[in-house]
Amino acid sequence: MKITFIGGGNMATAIIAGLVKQPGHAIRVVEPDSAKRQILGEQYGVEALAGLPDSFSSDDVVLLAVKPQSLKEVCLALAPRLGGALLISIAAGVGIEALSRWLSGSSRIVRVMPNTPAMVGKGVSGLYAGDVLSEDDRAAAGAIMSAVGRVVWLQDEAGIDDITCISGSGPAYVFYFIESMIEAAMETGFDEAEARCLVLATFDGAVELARQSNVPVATLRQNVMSKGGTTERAIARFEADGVKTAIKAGAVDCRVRSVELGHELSKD
Ligand SMILES: NC(=O)C1=CN([C@@H]2O[C@H](COP(=O)(O)OP(=O)(O)OC[C@H]3O[C@@H](n4cnc5c(N)ncnc54)[C@H](O)[C@@H]3O)[C@@H](O)[C@H]2O)C=CC1
Ligand SMILES: O=C(O)[C@@H]1CCC=N1
Repeated sequence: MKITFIGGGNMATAIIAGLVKQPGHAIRVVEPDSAKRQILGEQYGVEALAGLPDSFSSDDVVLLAVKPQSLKEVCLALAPRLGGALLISIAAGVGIEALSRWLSGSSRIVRVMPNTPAMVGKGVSGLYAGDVLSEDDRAAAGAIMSAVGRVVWLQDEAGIDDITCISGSGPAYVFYFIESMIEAAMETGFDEAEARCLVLATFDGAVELARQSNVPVATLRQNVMSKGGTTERAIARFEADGVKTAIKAGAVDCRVRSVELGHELSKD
């Protein structure tokens, strides 16, 4: 497949890093920042361009990976060059209706909400396309994203907002928890390398145990909590401080922001 990324930042780099491990893709990236172009060329062997190619054809896949705030400007510049290419947008918030409008009515559009673990082949991507998209185009978008992790097709476009606040933004929530645990370990006296090693091994083991168990995650937690023991004291503090409530509220706020971004940026 011929895939041109527009924007070579964090998320594009994560997808490219995963994709280049598979043979058979011709990958280009358009990125105005020369330092990023150099890294993308040197580390991943992709062709890195400073500006948009003059034209695309219907065999091309164009993957929009710029910030939502740059999307309109980029789409307006792309519109006369698109040549019927399949367009994939990974931007949060902005819907197919606005993308199509900015792309002079193109309807070969898929929205994808990926996440950065794509970089190590463990991404999760939510995909949505309207009924007008052909089966071949669905298969092409699905193949690109399944090269870097799991793919979930969503029934309606609001599902993109739903998945954004779980798996799209979710790695940041997990990294926040990991950061907090590393700080706690260092405050108890471990050096940074030891703290990192202990905490990552704990996450790794806990996730693997949850994956392999067929009991609820809450039961796995209770299995660690001896009555009158140490863990019980820690979880009591989390509950008293509203940690679970805050995590759920954060996810709700994240979804609200996704919808808000769409409204803010799609008006004209
Ligand atoms: N970072 C993440 O975990 C995720 C990001 N996304 C979406 O991916 C998109 C990109 O996000 P990030 O990679 O985090 O941002 P980023 O800021 O790291 O990357 C955006 C890149 O676009 C480049 N750029 C700016 N104007 C451009 C133009 N006119 N033509 C070509 N490139 C241009 C910038 O130089 C930058 O390297 C956003 O729309 C975001 O909503 C979606 C899922 C997860
Ligand atoms: O924070 C953001 O807006 C993007 C979308 C999902 C993850 N990062």
